Amino acid sequence: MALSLDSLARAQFTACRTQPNYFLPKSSTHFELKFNSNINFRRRGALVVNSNGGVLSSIAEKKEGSRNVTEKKEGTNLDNELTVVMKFGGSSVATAERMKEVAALIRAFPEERPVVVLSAMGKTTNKLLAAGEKAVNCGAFKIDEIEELVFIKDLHVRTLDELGIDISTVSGLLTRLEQLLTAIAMMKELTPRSRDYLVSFGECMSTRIFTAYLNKIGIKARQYDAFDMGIITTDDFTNADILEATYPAVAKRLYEDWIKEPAIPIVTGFLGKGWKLGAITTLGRGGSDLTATTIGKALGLREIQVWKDVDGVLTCDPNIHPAAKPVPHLTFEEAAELAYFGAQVLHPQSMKPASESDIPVRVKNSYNPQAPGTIITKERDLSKAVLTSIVLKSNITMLDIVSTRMLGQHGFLAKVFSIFNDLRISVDSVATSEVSVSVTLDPKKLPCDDLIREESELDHLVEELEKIAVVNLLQKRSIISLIGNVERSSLILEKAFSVLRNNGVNVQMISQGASKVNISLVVDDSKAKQCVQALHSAFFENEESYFPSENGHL
Ligand SMILES: Nc1ncnc2c1ncn2[C@@H]1O[C@H](COP(=O)(O)OP(=O)(O)O)[C@@H](O)[C@H]1O
Ligand SMILES: N[C@@H](CC(=O)OP(=O)(O)O)C(=O)O
Repeated sequence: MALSLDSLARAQFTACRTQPNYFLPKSSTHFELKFNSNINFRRRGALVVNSNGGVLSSIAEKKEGSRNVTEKKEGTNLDNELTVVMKFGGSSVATAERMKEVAALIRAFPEERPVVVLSAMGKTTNKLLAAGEKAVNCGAFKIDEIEELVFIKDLHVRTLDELGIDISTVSGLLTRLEQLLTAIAMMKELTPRSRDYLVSFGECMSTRIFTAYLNKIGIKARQYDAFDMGIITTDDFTNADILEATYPAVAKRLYEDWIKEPAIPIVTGFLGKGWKLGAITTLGRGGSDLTATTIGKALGLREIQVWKDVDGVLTCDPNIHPAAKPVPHLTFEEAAELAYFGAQVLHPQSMKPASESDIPVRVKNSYNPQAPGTIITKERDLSKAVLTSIVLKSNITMLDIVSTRMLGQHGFLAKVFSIFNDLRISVDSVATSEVSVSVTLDPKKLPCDDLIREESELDHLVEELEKIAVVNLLQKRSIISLIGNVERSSLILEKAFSVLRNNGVNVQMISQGASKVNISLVVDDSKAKQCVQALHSAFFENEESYFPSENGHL
């Protein structure tokens, strides 16, 4: 039977979306997939699939009210199906001009049928948050004087005007935004739930504008609000997690609409719907990357592209060191570690759906589409790799916890971590000996949302730990993470320590993750940027003088 692995995968993909009960060879080149309705699909029937996984014909019985309706289709071919996700961040859609360029980019790949995920225009999310904070104190009659609200209105109205689109596309949303800010002003309170609702206006507006523009220039597009499309999350406002139910729900919605009438889906990034409360949630700052990989996994697409304003993932943050250069290839593990340890370029959770479904992620520059970007896959050739990237996370807190009991006392670490667990505080890096443990934590991730409560949360943590240990709290520290091939950790450490010594910097903690791609060094905040610059020069700018000969010696 002539069925390649690739086409089998495609056929099985068809099958899984239609909940098949049978998967039968019909002839030497054709297969029949029979499926039964489930509660959601409310239909049953069969597809005849050719050896390329293309659907040659389908017959389906659907329930419409109490009636059974039979639908027959000939020649619907999966070759016309959605192929990639293209996510464009705020910087890529910051102005009308940028939106035109993104539309041109979509046009430039006629062989792709993308699902497009958009963030809010430019810095809209920050402006919305600032407007919300101001509304709490300014009084309901002064809402229209809030500078950030004026800016947001201007930006969106001007963009519509420049794209030649009717203002009605977002006027309803702008009115509701003003009403929401008035309500916040009256309540004198901005809760995490209302904060998520507030920031959702950014993505709701950008996607509506862009969809209208694509349709205007003759590219059929359909707008989706993620929270009405099946992106289902926990109810953790401002930092919700995607739930498994999302995948079939999103696949069903996009697939069914596409079959009815193909149109490029334009989806709001960053947003979801809390499963218990049914309210709008957000996935944490930069969460549109996660929306993109989630949709990629839900549809089993060929590739997930995240389009940014840099030439890919770089060897360090270009704002810290302008000599940063693109990293051509990363593994999911490296990218996840890099994001988790603070590289703003990718959302910390965004690699998970991509790696679970083994879909390559490509990071590209929408300002420079010719640049090859970074490709992120399950594996890569690490034989020549030493260091991949340097990541800085500033303003972290370090705790030195030394047991007050005798050496060899068991249960010390368990007690320490049960205190963290009880207080719902997560730690980033850990270094231990038998009687002491040093940990770092990000004060911004403490389960509280203002500085005063942050301090009291830390005091409480120290009080609890002091019941079993002597505790030294060290604030204003930075973690420098060296992401690379930890099989060559001796080489990395030798060089790193010599650079730091030359710069007069003492390392206060070192931790090498079990994931084997990351070595973390803790230094004083005040010296951290200088260290990253020096390390970058040593590892990436003077490779000749630095990198080892075949046998790994310097
Ligand atoms: N290692 C890194 N590689 C690339 N960009 C980085 C890195 N660290 C920090 N950045 C910053 O991340 C920005 C891109 O991320 P982000 O602003 O979230 O993009 P977008 O909004 O377009 O999705 C870059 O402009 C750059 O300033
Ligand atoms: N607009 C949201 C979500 C997002 O992903 O944005 P960006 O892609 O511009 O980082 C934010 O600013 O957090």
